[in-house]
Amino acid sequence: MEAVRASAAWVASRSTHVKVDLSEIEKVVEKIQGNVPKVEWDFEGIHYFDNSPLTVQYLFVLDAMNFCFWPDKDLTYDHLASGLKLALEKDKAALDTDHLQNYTGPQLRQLLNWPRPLPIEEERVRLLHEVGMELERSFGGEAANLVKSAGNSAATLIELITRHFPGFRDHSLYKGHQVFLYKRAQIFVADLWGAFKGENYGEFHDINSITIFADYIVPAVLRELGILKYGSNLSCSIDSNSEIVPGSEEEVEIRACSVYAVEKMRELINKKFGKQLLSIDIDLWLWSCGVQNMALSHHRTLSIYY
Ligand SMILES: Nc1nc2c(c(CN[C@H]3C=C[C@H](O)[C@@H]3O)cn2[C@@H]2O[C@H](COP(=O)(O)O)[C@@H](O)[C@H]2O)c(=O)[nH]1
Repeated sequence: MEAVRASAAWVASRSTHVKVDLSEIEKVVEKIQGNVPKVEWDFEGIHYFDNSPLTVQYLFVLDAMNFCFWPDKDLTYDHLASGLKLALEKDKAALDTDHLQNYTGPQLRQLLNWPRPLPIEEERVRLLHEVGMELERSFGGEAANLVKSAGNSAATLIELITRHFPGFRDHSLYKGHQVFLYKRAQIFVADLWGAFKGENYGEFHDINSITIFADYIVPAVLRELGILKYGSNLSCSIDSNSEIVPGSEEEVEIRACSVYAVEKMRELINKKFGKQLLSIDIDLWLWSCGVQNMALSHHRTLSIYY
């Protein structure tokens, strides 16, 4: 994921609306003495897991729709994860490619047991169709085959996903430079690694190449910690829940600076305390803090990427 790391650093070095405060990173690292609290994958107990290829199918479909919950104030990621889990428990064929290619908006709502239209529902449906079609065309209908063809490399798997599934191409253009963030592709790798505990479909020799997943929760936590500093216009927009335009400088800076800041934090902890911490470990810690703090205001961008 060198492209993610390098382009995030490029943005951070030219950023005008968002600043990464390195001295605050040092303070946080000092305060926790390099001990990032360990958060278990599925600490919430909401994900499907049966140690089989069906779990891989579940995680891929989950991450194909793992974006933009906030427009419905009652909807969270938990509803998607547990809704798909229940659907699979009821019908093991619910995520087969012939079903994926044919779901309509109302059927998806019914599948997830959600009483009203989902945010950007037509995009969620389109992405399900895309996943169903391409899994069938190139991977015998199974996300497990996609994972197998990556040969235990996280970087190869991300490359395969972004090559075959346009909906995962989380890129932006910033000051004429292409920026790669790949939030949902990376989180899928991390979900495999977490669910299968680094074995079987979750074994990746280069898991340390993954960065954090630039969503809307982690930046809010980094801001609360004082690590991200926003300019006054951006601060006002976020605190008043105004929407931030997708692809705007502000939006790209928020996401890229979050990736960069956590890479710096990880480097510092590993160097100072002789650890081999992964960005995923820091991500899950920060994310779990963020979702438990209802008072945090986060940036609001209508996006299919996060
Ligand atoms: N950086 C980061 N972002 C994450 C996750 C996860 C879930 N990961 C699972 C993996 C292991 C755990 O057991 C978790 O359950 C979701 N998100 C993002 O959060 C947002 C949803 O927020 P809210 O509207 O409040 O539900 C949305 O952008 C969603 O894409 C993560 O881990 N890291």
